Amino acid sequence: MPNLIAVGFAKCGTGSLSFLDCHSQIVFRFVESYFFMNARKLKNDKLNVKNALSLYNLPKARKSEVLLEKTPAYMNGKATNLKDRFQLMEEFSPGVKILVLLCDPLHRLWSHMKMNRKESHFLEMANLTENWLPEMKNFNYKSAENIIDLPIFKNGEKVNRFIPFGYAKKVLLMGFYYSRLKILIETFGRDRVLLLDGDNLISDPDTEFGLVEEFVGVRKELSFEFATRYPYPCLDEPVPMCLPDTKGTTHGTTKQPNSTELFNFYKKEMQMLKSFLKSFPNYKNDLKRFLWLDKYDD
Ligand SMILES: Nc1ncnc2c1ncn2[C@@H]1O[C@H](COP(=O)(O)OS(=O)(=O)O)[C@@H](OP(=O)(O)O)[C@H]1O
Repeated sequence: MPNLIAVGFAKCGTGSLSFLDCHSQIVFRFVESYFFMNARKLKNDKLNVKNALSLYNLPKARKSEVLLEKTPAYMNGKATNLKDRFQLMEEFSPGVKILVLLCDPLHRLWSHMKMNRKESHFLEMANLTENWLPEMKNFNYKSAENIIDLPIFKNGEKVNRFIPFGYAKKVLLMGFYYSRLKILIETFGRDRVLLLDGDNLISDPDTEFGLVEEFVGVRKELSFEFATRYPYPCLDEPVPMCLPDTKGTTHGTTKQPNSTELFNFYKKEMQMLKSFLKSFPNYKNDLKRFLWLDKYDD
């Protein structure tokens, strides 16, 4: 069973965890397993660790190695599903450590929209801001126990050829990091969760990956360089490696979501996230981490 699971958030740089596979003490397979997605079914099927392993497409690792699995979708879903899923992780892999990547929710959203376009889905800014955000006006953060469970959209209604309301809701709410993180911490505690800054992963990968090495107790081996042929950092040591071209698609673009409605939609959530993060040991190793959160201050 994995002793390290990266649970999200999608589009915040989870793919760059592939660099960890180049570490001599870490084993990782790029393919996402989705193993814990249907926690209830796994429970009902009364799977034990031995027969679960035959369904879990994990690579083999020695006891002395760190076995990492990443599935960003683990952070998606209703609060009750998240609770079940995290509890099951703990049951199957007691003491498991968790990695969470956070990034500016507007950048996350833009990256997601670009990905959907490539897959010929149709999720347009105009739809988000003009049609869907007004539906969220009645948000009352103070009264909402679990914001991610609120029925914000009318379920199932087709807005255009490809994207139903439910999907747009899902993509928008993926940026509600605080509500989801809170549930995660309730299961694993602060000390077993490492928060990585998806933006800093690009500007200062040595710091972010250094934190991972420290967190899982392996040697400091990884170091990065900015190659001229590629706009993102590439691994330099112990072996040279860049991510494939499918990553880094929003680099240099000016067309990011720049709407006041969207900004306001995420503002309160980001403020709550910021106060929450202050209680994490590695929140700010230096002042350069999580800088994107500052723009949501009052
Ligand atoms: N080293 C390096 N190389 C390339 N890209 C990098 C790197 N580090 C972080 N990123 C950022 O990762 C973004 C993609 O996020 P994910 O890998 O989490 O996407 S996914 O959820 O797995 O689809 C990707 O977003 P896009 O630019 O929208 O593709 C990048 O901003």
